[in-house]
Amino acid sequence: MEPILKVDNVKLTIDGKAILKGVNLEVNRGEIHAILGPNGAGKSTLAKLIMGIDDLKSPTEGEIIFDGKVINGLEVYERAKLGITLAWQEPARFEGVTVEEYLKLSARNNPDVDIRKCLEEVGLVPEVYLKRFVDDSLSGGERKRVELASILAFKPKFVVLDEIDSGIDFTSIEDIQKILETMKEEGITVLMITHNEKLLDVADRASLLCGGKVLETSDPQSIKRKFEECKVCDVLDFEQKGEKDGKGR
Ligand SMILES: Nc1ncnc2c1ncn2[C@@H]1O[C@H](COP(=O)(O)OP(=O)(O)OP(=O)(O)O)[C@@H](O)[C@H]1O
Repeated sequence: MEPILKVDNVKLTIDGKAILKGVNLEVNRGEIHAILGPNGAGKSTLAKLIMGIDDLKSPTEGEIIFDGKVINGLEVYERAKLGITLAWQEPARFEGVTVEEYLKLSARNNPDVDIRKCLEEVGLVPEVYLKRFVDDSLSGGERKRVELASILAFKPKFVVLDEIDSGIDFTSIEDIQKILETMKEEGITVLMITHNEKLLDVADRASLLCGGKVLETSDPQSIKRKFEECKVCDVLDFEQKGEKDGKGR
């Protein structure tokens, strides 16, 4: 099956510093794919390049192919039209916009979507939250849930979740697991950056990004073990070892 996202030998250099050094990654249609890697490995930079945000629209070299189309150089809204969306560690605030308005806007192309159900899916009681504003009056965790509800309402083909579990308390991780499973059932392909073990449990596959390269893609538990090795050894040693094994290219 053709992957929905293909990152083909992507290199990115900023101010003379090589941040991504030839990333190869394939995300299959309909899967939950986790990205693990140490701090500074390039995970968020890769997520930004896929989204085209923060002036990162094109890699220095290589191609990002979404649904068979090269998306290098495309604006964020053009990518959104193709069905790519994202949620960040720090969710958005929209002053003066109610949760109801925000979700209706997200669901504008999906008349069959019930926004109350989307809120329930993320563990928020519609009667309590629909008239609230999407601003600082909501807690960080509540805004994160509203953002996840907006993804369920928008139903993109593909979503990038960058450390969606940050700021979510331990007891709520199971809710996030369920939300991820709901996204999968809705046919949304998920690429998530996370180190959370419980979220890895719901991933179909995972990739280890280390030193600006994907060293390996495999089942989440083996990638987690590799990541533990990566954390304790020198990144360069690990990179060379990966190359010697014929991986990570
Ligand atoms: N605009 C930029 N200019 C210079 N260096 C940058 C820029 N953006 C990112 N970097 C550097 O690139 C490297 C990768 O950063 P990135 O945020 O992608 O890592 P990460 O894997 O997401 O890390 P973390 O787990 O800490 O969030 C870091 O060394 C960072 O300082």
